[in-house]
Amino acid sequence: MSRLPRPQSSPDAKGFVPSLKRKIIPEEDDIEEQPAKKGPASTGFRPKPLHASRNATNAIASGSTTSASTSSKPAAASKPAAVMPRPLTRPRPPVAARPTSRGASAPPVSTVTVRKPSSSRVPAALGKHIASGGATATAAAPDVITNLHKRLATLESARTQDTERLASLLESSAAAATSSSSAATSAAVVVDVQTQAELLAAQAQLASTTAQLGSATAQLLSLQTEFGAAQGALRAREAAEADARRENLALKAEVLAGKTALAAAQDESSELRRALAREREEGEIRARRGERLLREAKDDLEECEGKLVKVRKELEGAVSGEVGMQERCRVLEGRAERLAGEVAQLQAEKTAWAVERAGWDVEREAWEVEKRRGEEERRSLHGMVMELKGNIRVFCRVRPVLSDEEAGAEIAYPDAGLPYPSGQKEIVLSSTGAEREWDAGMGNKARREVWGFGFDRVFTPASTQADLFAEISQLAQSCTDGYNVCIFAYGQTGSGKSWTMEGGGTEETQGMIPRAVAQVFRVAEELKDKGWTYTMEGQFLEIYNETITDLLSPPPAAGDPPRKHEIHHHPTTHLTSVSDVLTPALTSPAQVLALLAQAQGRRRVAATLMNERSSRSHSVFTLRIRGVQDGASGGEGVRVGTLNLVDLAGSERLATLGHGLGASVAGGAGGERLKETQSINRSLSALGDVVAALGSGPGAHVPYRNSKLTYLLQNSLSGNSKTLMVLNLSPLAAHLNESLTSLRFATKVNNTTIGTAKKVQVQNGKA
Ligand SMILES: Nc1ncnc2c1ncn2[C@@H]1O[C@H](COP(=O)(O)OP(=O)(O)OP(=O)(O)O)[C@@H](O)[C@H]1O
Repeated sequence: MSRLPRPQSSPDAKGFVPSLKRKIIPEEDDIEEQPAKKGPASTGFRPKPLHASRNATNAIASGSTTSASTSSKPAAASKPAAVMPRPLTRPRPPVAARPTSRGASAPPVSTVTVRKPSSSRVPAALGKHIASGGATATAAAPDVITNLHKRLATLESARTQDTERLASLLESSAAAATSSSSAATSAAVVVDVQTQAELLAAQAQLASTTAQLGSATAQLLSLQTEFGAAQGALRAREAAEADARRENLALKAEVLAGKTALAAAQDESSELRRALAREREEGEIRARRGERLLREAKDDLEECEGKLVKVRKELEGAVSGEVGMQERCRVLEGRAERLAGEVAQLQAEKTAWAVERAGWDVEREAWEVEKRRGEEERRSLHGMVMELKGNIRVFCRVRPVLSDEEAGAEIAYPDAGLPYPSGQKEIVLSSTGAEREWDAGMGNKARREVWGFGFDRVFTPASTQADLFAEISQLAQSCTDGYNVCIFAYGQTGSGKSWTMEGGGTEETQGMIPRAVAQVFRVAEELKDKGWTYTMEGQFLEIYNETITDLLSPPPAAGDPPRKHEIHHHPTTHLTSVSDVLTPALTSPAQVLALLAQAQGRRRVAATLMNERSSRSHSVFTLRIRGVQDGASGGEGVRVGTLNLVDLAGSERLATLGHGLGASVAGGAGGERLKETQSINRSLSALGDVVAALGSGPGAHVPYRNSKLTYLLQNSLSGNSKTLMVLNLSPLAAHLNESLTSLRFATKVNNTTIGTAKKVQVQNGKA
């Protein structure tokens, strides 16, 4: 905002118009409040302020028509009642309104220091607005001009008022001059002087105001000029600013593009850094590997160098030893020549040996033929011997006293030391009288008795399973020749029947059944060389209380009726069969052993007083064998045989059983055992009866049907079969009487001659 020029004060004002020193204040912010100074007011005369002029001045200074804020004096209008009417023609301000003591009671007059106006400040301020961005410059410039116009109007108004007042003062002065009163004249003179002074001051102020008006008008023109220039500059500035904005936008776009490029470059740089790191890492790995390979190569090189040194040394040694080697070569060559001669000689000998061996082979072949013929002859002679001996033979075997048993009976073997077949056939039992303590059947015999018996063979307690089988094997294998064979173990409970027939779990203690089966398989295998092909099948039955059970079949399910097994004898082939029993094909001894173990688990075993593991039933294992010779025709090329291996139930007497059971024998478990024993004894008696009938001669009735056992074994007990009874005896004194009973029964069987065994007749290849 421009400032008005400082008005010139009247040189002779002498404090009458101090208020006129309050110069036009162009801007409020240029006003500095200062303490009141003792000016003309201190003279004791306070001139009447020209309110209109002052207001106009203040309006110019503040840019508005109000001046209250800049004047501390009370307005003249507020004290009209205090103004005394002047006696003169022209009005005077009331005396009371004037201060009586100059400066003492006058309020301090605030003086306003008006800064020196500078015509250059307005354009500079306007230029400053323009230079500061131009946004407010264009808006502020019209305001400045408007204010200037307002101030001009105000000044015009003030000048008009001052002119009017001046005229008023002149009228007052004229009126005062015409006054006639001397006192009033002197007072009017004073007033006139004052009025003249005020008039002068007003004229001066008018002149000043007029001057200010001219100055303001000039300033306005100058400002308008500056404003036009400023507007031009502003438009140029705005154009430049628009250019700058466009340039700024372009630059921002460039910056954005640069940032994008920078980000891409940074990504690429990161990728390159990572690739570099990878390459560096791989390079390090390769370097390490290279170092390792280098080390290994160095080691190898060192090793090679060591070897080279060694080889060089060896080479040097070899070179030095070459002479010796050449000598040795010559020796070896001589030796090779000699060996070549020996080889030639040996070749000649070998040829001679080959010729000789061919002769031996022919001879061996002749021997083989002779051996087979001898075997055939042996078999034939064996059969003849067996037939001459009769078809029932009896062996007697006494088991050893077991570790937990005491008091063995007196048993002697008079011919045990003599060689078989003349010796080893006798057994002698003696009583000492003590036997009565254990055996009620001995009665009151107190005297010593001796009983001697003779059988086909007697085996002492020291005999082994192998010893017994050596005598049985020929009989067992005769089934491969087409005979029916029956081997049964007889004896009281606990005498060793099961041991004899089944034996223990080891090869050494195997009983007659597994050994006989193995023997039959072995012979059948041997006979393959002679063109014989054998097939076998097995059957394992149990007879308990005259009821047959198939030991190879699983027991019937709970609630199912027991199976019924009927015994049939073929009228012409004399082969025996039992209905509804399993007869699996037997292919190996191991399979047979498995079947036997299975069957034994199903046997009824009940505790008795005589032997806790006593078999209370007869078991009959039957092996049927059929051999067919290649190329043979008719019955000569077919052999059909049966091997029955029978483990009879214990043969203890009822008296022994009753003695052992005491009072309970008639009922409960004892009654069951009694029934079992009676059944067993009945069947054993039936066996004795059958043997006795067979010994009675041809045509006698043989009661085979009296028991299931004898009926089942009918074809093996008849005159066409080979039968062996192994009598097992207990060695205990307590069992002496029972042993005597068994010995007598066996003797009866042994003395029975029931004809000669005959092969099973096969007609047209069918047995
Ligand atoms: N020659 C022997 N050598 C060793 N121990 C034997 C011999 N004979 C039998 N024994 C043993 O004597 C005991 C009775 O034998 P075993 O069970 O064979 O009699 P058993 O006549 O079959 O009886 P049961 O009629 O009750 O079946 C068994 O412990 C058996 O091992």
